[in-house]
Amino acid sequence: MTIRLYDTGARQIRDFTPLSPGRVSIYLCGATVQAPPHIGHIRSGLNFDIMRRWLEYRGYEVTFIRNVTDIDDKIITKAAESGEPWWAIGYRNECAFNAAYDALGCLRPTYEPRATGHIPEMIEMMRGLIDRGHAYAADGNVYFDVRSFKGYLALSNQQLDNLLQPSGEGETGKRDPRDFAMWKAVKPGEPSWETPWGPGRPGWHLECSAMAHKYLGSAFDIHGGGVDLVFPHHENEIAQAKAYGDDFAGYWAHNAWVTMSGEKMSKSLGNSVLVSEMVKRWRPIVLRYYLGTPHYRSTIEYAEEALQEAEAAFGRIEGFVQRAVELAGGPVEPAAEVPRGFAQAMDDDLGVPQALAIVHTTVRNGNTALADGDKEAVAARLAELRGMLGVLGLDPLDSRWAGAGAGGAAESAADLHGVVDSLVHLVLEQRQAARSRKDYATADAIRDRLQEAGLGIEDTPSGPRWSLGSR
Ligand SMILES: Nc1ncnc2c1ncn2[C@@H]1O[C@H](COP(=O)(O)OP(=O)(O)OP(=O)(O)O)[C@@H](O)[C@H]1O
Ligand SMILES: [Zn+2]
Repeated sequence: MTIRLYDTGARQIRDFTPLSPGRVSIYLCGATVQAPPHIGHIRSGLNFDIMRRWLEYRGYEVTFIRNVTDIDDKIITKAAESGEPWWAIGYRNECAFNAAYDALGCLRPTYEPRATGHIPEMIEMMRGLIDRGHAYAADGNVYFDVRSFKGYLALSNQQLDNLLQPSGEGETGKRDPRDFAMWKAVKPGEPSWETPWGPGRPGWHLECSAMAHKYLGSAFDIHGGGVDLVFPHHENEIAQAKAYGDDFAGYWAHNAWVTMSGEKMSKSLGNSVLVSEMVKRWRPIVLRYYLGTPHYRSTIEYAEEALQEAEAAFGRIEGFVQRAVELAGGPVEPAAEVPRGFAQAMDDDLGVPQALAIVHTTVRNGNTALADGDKEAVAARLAELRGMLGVLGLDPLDSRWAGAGAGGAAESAADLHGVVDSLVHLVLEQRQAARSRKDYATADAIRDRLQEAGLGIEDTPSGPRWSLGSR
């Protein structure tokens, strides 16, 4: 088996060979915590969560670093406008991001470093770059000299001569307007840290080069982020790290956007749909299905109908799982190996849509086995299905989905399920009694009331079944 991944720098799909056998190191650009997450942010976290789960399934030990940018222009502006400290704004939004990652079933990273906790590492990198002639201080800022680094813009395949990159506000003393700020001199009233070049704060790019170096070493396997980060953020990360002497990332993986009317969903454009709002309307597992199952390099244009389709498609999977568990008399353990077609699809640049087709075929075969009353085949399909859904983080029997995502809630949720089940069956018996006496008005009214309460009722040859609808 060989995993193949699209590498942005190579502009093609390449065989994936990790630096150390059996281990994979990933650095993912995480949140700038100026506002709570929209579904675009979480798509990025989710796509890389699926990548990580697949690598783990393939037997790799994965180190997964996702940073938190807790200082930047927008956080500072918000703090000045609201009077709230910059660190309180950052932390509140960091918590909101973590709640959203948890709700959607993303595994916690191995470590989640914050920019402001790594000023000494950034100073060290700037010192090294100045010593090697790749950076210079001017007016309390520290700039990277883009002409000093031969490989600049290779990732985005641009020519430096064609690059028009105007200086940002307050960026004085540049030798070339295209040079970028690694460190920004303090402005009145802004937070700052001491450096040999004067007090100031980090530019965004420097933190990632410095933290990847600290936690993953001078070379690591995969660097990820949204496609909007290719330029300038990732080009600048590469310039800093490589000019410093690091080999840096072996592969560059970028997730496509969630868009609205064709435009990137973005806090600054004001076209964002917050995760906290979405989970009031859609079950988190349905949201995960919606955001996590299109190919990570395909754009998702936000659409209500697509969410409804995701809900219906996931409902078919869940319906089979529920009936299969009932027939088997309890949950069946996930299969240790996923079906070959699923594995081939996932190996091929994480082909989740093709892998999902195998999931749905398994559900159809499982439903046929149910209709035939073939208990053994039902259990086998359920085990396969759980194996595949586990890789996608979509196994409805996983304890994380039983409660609100917190493991501790799982048992009480299972207890509650039993109580609800007894109550629903009591009501369904009343409905059956009404039907037997041909009182169809009462029977229909009972069904309507259950639906209003959020319960879907399906009449099957072996009796009525209930399931929870979307909230
Ligand atoms: N609409 C989107 N679709 C997919 N990924 C996104 C989207 N918006 C942001 N991301 C990704 O989420 C991660 C965290 O992004 P970050 O907090 O820097 O937000 P951002 O790009 O500044 O967002 P915004 O434009 O909303 O301010 C990055 O990898 C980024 O590329
Ligand atoms: Zn980054």
